[in-house]
Amino acid sequence: MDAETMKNLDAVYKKWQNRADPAGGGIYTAGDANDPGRKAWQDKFGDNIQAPQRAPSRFRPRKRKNKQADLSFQPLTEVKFHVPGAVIPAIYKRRRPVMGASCDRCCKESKKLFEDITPSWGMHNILSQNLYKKHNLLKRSFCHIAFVRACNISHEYPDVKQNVMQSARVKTCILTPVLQEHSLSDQDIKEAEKIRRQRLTELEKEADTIYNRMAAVIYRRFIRFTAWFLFKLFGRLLSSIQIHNGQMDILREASQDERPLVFLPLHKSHMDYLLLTFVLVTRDIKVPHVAAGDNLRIPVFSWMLRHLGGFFIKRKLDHSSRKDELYKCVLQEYVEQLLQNGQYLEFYIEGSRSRTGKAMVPKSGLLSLVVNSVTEGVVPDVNIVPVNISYEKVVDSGYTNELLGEVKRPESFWRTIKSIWRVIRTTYGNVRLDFGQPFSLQEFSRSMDLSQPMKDFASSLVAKATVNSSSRSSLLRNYSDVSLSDMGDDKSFALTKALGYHVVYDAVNCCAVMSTNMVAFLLLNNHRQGTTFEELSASFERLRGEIISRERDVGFSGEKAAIIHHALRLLADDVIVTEVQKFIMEIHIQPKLVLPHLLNLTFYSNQVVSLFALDSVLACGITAAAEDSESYDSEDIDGKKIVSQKTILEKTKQLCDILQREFIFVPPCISLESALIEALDKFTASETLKIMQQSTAGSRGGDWGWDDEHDADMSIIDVPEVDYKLTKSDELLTKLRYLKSLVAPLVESYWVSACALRWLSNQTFSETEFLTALHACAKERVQEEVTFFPESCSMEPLRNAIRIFKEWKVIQVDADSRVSLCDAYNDEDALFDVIEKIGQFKL
Ligand SMILES: O=P(O)(O)OC[C@H](O)CO
Repeated sequence: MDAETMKNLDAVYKKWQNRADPAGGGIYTAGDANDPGRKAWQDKFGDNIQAPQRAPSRFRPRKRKNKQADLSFQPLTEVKFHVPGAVIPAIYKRRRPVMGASCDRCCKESKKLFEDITPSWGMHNILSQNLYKKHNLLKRSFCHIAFVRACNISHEYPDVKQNVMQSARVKTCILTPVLQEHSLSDQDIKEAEKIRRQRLTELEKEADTIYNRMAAVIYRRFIRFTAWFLFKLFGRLLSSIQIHNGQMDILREASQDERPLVFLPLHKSHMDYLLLTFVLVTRDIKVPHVAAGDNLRIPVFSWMLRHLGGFFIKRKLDHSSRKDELYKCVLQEYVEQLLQNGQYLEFYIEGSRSRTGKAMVPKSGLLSLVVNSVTEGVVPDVNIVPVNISYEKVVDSGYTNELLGEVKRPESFWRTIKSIWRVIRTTYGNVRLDFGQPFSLQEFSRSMDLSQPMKDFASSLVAKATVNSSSRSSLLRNYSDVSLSDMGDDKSFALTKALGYHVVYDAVNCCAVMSTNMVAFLLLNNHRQGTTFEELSASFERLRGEIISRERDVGFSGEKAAIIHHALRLLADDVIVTEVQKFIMEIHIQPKLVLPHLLNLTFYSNQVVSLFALDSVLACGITAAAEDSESYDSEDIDGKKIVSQKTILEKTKQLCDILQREFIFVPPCISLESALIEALDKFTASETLKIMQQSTAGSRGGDWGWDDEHDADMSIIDVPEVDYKLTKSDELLTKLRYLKSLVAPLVESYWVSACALRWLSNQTFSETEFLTALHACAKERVQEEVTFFPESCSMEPLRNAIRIFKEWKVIQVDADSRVSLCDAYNDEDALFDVIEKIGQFKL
């Protein structure tokens, strides 16, 4: 961390505090009963002030100046990096919205199950052990031991090895190749029999080895010990671990159900594994078996993970040959056996940690195992739980290096030790876990059969997969017309995909926005050239209002200035804080607009960008429609541009198609068009667009009269033709441009990638060469300052752009991984169309 920035930040903040209105609660000292901030807080929330950010413990940092200080109030200056006390505690008594309600269209029955529960509304900090406040000294001193001893970890974790190895599936998988490879007719019967036995023994051993390397062996005592250890560790690293009591009530109720829970969290950090297990232990919920990549099978740590429920899987399977057949078979059987035995599972469906802070499109491998178990009737049903973990600061390092083109360094024992050493010497603010409402997979599957958008979604996916994979024989079937239950294998495939997309969408929508997300977002998008503390505070307040109006929660509360100060300290490496002498002394805050700092800020900002993604693409669609000379025929007498809804929707859908790997704009049960039409209302309400005429010519229904049952099926109703006038108000146009700018760095990355396609006109590249050259070109643009958005050279969108071009059949990759243009695009004009298709959305 830049020492000067830190010094400035503290100095200017103290000065600012002295100027601040004391009634705002920003100024206080430890244990000061007259502290106005405390008083204001007490007036607001009563005497029952709770929750220090870090658990009271004799293991707390020793350099405490005032050991007698009221632990519910921490002084700002107490320890280095200390969090201002007002940032978090106020939330505990406040009603906070319960996010994560399950989908009204897909999971009505599951939703009803939880309707009778009146969820608590407050937040709880797991690290706070206030319940021991009134106990004797011994219990207070050893509150974590006392707490962990009281946790119920008596759940059963049966060993399923025998069942897996003796299962018909595994036995058949072992026998089939033996019988095929060594046919008795070919050789002497005795000799063949001997070879068969040898081969059988070999394969049995292989299956045994696969199982032993994969399976978890949960030790309950170790779980208890780890929970205690994590209290100490997290107490040192984090200010709080917040959970919503209402969500936990629902989760606990679901854990009483006989259907196993399958937790599907978004993956942002290696800490996710520990945090989720830790939270569940402290709430007396059975710990899940957690799928971890075999990159984490490192000495000592893998032993620990395995005994906490981790099982290790290969990250890539060979589907082309039979090499991994036995592996897949053991894995499928293992997952089935766990579910049949009522064990809970935890998968990270994105497959990898998000380097950009945005959710990634789901991978289907592990999820398909669960879906198959249910669709094949081996397991009656499971409850799916989307989860999101929001960090103020992630502990993982190296994300920005990877986005700048460095190859990820594989995990190793020493590297892990080094990382732990680095991590424990700093603090990471607050963490919040949000659990979506559990919903039944069977119900989701039934809903899929009834919903037209889901059928369309399934149809497009199956068509894509069939075109991309020669192994899928049912080429180009149109599933819109058939019941999904007739689809057989394809039904499982489509169900897995739809479920994955829905879960990621749900998890993103139940994520609390943290202070660092907001500050990074504001600095990158509202105050890129820097701003004063006062202006930042005003924008912060407006953004908070906007987030809450979108039925999302923020992961903090308390005095605004303290929150911003806290966020700036966590982002101190990436911002410059200075004092500027104008008429009065002003605090000036500026983001570091250079790499890698920009990428780091983008990581935190992206959480908020996702929230505005649909509005942002719509703003791009509106502007592109207005600028497209073919799409508006005239200007009215005021000279306002006239754009048709049809053109706006067309343009916006094009952009959604381009950015389909960056955002999941709508869940699979809603048609994109209906969501866009709904979002357009905001633009008409603000008068950015004014409705000119609404004719029903050509529409089937003649009015907007769909009933409730079909409100999700707007795609089957023709949309009335609507024309809009685009506002001429500078203020509204600036807002439109602002919304457009939110996705501008991404659009720029895709545009640069499209331009690079021209290199393929006369030559081929290997996939890696092409990506490296593209990345070098994007970085050169940054160095030469020909782009407003240096973050556009991030590796991730460039990689995604190449995937999209493959999907569009602009490029193809042959068996030797060489990239070339597809025939239809091997000409300048066709390539120009691709470039233009993306370029029209540039800022
Ligand atoms: O691809 P990575 O490095 O994000 O790996 C993340 C997973 O947790 C590995 O199991």
